[in-house]
Amino acid sequence: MSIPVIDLADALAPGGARSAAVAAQVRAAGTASGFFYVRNHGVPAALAEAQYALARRFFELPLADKQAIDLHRSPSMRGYEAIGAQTLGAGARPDLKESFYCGLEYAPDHPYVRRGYHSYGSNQWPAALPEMAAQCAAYTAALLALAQRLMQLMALSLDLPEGYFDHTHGNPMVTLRLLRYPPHPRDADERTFGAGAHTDWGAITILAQDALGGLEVCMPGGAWVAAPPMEGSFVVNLGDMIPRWTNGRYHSNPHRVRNLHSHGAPRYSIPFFYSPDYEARVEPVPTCVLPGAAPRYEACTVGEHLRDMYRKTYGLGNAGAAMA
Ligand SMILES: O=C(O)CCC(=O)C(=O)O
Ligand SMILES: [Fe+2]
Repeated sequence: MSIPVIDLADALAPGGARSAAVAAQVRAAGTASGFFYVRNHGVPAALAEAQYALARRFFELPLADKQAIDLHRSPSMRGYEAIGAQTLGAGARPDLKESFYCGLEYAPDHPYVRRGYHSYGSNQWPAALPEMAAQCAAYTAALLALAQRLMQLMALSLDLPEGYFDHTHGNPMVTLRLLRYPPHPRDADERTFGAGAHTDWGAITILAQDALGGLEVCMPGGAWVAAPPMEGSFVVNLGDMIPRWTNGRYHSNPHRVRNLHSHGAPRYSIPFFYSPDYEARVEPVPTCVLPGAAPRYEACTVGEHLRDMYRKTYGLGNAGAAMA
C-alpha cells in the first residue's frame, strides 16, 4: 500500500466536473492511511517558492534576532521555537528541528482573543525581514482556500452535500509553520528524530516539503513508508479531528521525520495546519453512524477537542490553564 496522488484539476470550484471522482479518491485515502498527495491544487508555484526562500532567509538570521521573537513571548503561540524545544514521539529524544509559527491575525478586540482562545491573536515578526508578514499572509490565504475546499471534497466523500462543513469555516484556527531540520547526526540512535512519531491534532494539514525527503508515514498495517517529495505537490494528512467527525471511518495516522538523505544539507518543510472555527461543533456525521448505533465519539467543539489533545500531551499543567 502506498500514498495516493489526487489530481484536483476541475475539482477546485464547488460543482467542479471531477469533484465526485476526487471525492471517491479522498474516501479511499481517508479510510486507509489518511495521507494523500494533491497536485493541480491551485496554489501558484511562485508563491510556494517565495515561501521557501523566505524560510531560508528567516532561519539564516542571527540567533539573537530569532530569539527576540521567541514563541514564549507570545500569548497566541506565534514566533520562534529553538532546536530541541519539542519532543513528539513517546520515548524519543527532543526533536532536531527549529521552527517559526504564525497564523491569521486576530485583533486584540476580536471576541475569540478576548475569550483567550488558544492561538488566536497576533503574530510576531523579525525586525530584519520586513517582507515576511505580507508573504506569510499571502501564502496562508492561498492554503486556507485549499484547506476549506478539501473540507468540501471530504463532505462529498462522506455522501454529504459539499457545503456540509461550510458553517464551520468562519474564524478558523490556522497555523503556518516554517521548519528547518539539520542533517541527521551519523551517530544518532533509534530514539533520535527530526520530528518524532505523532499525529496532527487539527482537521487537515497541507505540507510543502523540499526536494530532500525524510518524511515517513505509518500505514494501517504498522509499516513505515517514505512519503518522498513530488514536485509541484503537497502532502495532505488528516488530523485527529477527522476520526471524530467521521466516527472513526477516516484515519489520522502517525508520521515522523529524519533528515537522512540530504548529504549534509538542512531540510526545509512548511506545514499548514487547518482547524475550523474554535466554537464549531465536531460530532460524528450522520452518514458515518449506523441507524440505532451509538456514535463512538461524543460531540465537542473544535476548542474542546484541541484542549483534550494538549492535555494528552502536556498533562493538566500550564497548557490546560492557558487554554481555559
Ligand atoms: O516536516 C515534515 O515533513 C512534517 C512535519 C510535521 O509532521 C508536523 O509539523 O506536524
Ligand atoms: Fe505532523
